[in-house]
Amino acid sequence: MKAVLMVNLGSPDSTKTKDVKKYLAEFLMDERVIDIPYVSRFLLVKGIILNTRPKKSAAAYQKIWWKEGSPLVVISHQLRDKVSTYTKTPVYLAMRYGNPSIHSVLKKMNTDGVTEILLMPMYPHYAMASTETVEVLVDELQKKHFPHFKIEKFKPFYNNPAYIQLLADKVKSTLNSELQDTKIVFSYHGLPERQIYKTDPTKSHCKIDGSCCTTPSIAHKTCYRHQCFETTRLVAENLQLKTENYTISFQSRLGRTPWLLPATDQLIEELGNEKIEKLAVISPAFVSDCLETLEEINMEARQEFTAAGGGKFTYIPCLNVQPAWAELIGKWINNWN
Ligand SMILES: C=CC1=C(C)c2cc3[nH]c(cc4nc(cc5[nH]c(cc1n2)c(C)c5CCC(=O)O)C(CCC(=O)O)=C4C)c(C)c3C=C
Ligand SMILES: [Fe+2]
Repeated sequence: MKAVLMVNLGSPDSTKTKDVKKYLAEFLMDERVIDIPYVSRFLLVKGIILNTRPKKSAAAYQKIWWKEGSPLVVISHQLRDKVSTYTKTPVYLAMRYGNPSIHSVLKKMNTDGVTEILLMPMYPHYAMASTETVEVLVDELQKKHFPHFKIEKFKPFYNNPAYIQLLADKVKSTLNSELQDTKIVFSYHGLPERQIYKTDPTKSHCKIDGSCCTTPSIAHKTCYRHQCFETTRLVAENLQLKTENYTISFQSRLGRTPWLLPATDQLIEELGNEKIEKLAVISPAFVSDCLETLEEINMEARQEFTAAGGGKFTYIPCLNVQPAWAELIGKWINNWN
């Protein structure tokens, strides 16, 4: 029997510091997230980060938590249910970190008689810390526990025309008549620069300069930065935005190593200082709203912008559970069958 496995990032089980600590330990000990040798990672994560961050992150989660649970997890379950109405193929959902774990869901799929799986990491853009870590874990689990599974991997959809259209529609329906006089920031989750170099199969193309991401290369298949630029370019083209009316930035930096620039928080403060009258932020690296959008953008960035003297701030929500998005995923699944 054929079935789909949708995978999103996952959240802590609750906003209690101990649950956040458990979640962060699993997340940050992933060698594709903090990609340094095991001993250094262990010392950094267990010896430093987990001493202070869980309390801070728990407070942030408390600000955005719903009565049903983490927005990311709740939305992902609702999306799975909605997608199931557009396809006869059974759709399962797992989280890369936390619950329901990928291993537990693969076990359930096995018990249910599934033999062929379409693996759908719910990330539009390829990164070691998103698509790759899901694919690698599923490969490892398959090899160890489910060698009879046939697994196909759904590719990042950062430039899929129907996905771009949905993003453009979302911007339009949020901003309405203010679309052309609003400055739009496309804010993507950040990455350490070295992860861009690591995923370059040519080992020479990516330079993180003004031109590598727009010079055609095989490297773009796995280049997060190129893919973020492309999503931005295509949405801007669809909406016929003036060049000066949109820009790109990268959020959620962790640690002291160089991360992709410009940083969203700095950029938004600068735009506030410039007294920009209307600013909108969209975060296309996430398909569902989560801590990084609801707290970091819609609360923190909004506050920074207005405190610096900026005018109206609009947060453009993720695609979440909107019917057209569920329908599109359903179409992708039906094309696989
Ligand atoms: C686009 C997908 C994501 C990439 C790539 C990514 C890289 C990445 N993240 C961290 C560290 C943290 N991220 C945190 C939260 C978080 N990250 C993503 C997505 C990507 N991360 C999402 C959807 C979320 C929100 C989860 C939720 O429950 O809502 C956190 C936890 C929160 C906090 O303490 O700030 C950390 C830590 C690194 C180091 C990294 C790249 C290498
Ligand atoms: Fe993250």
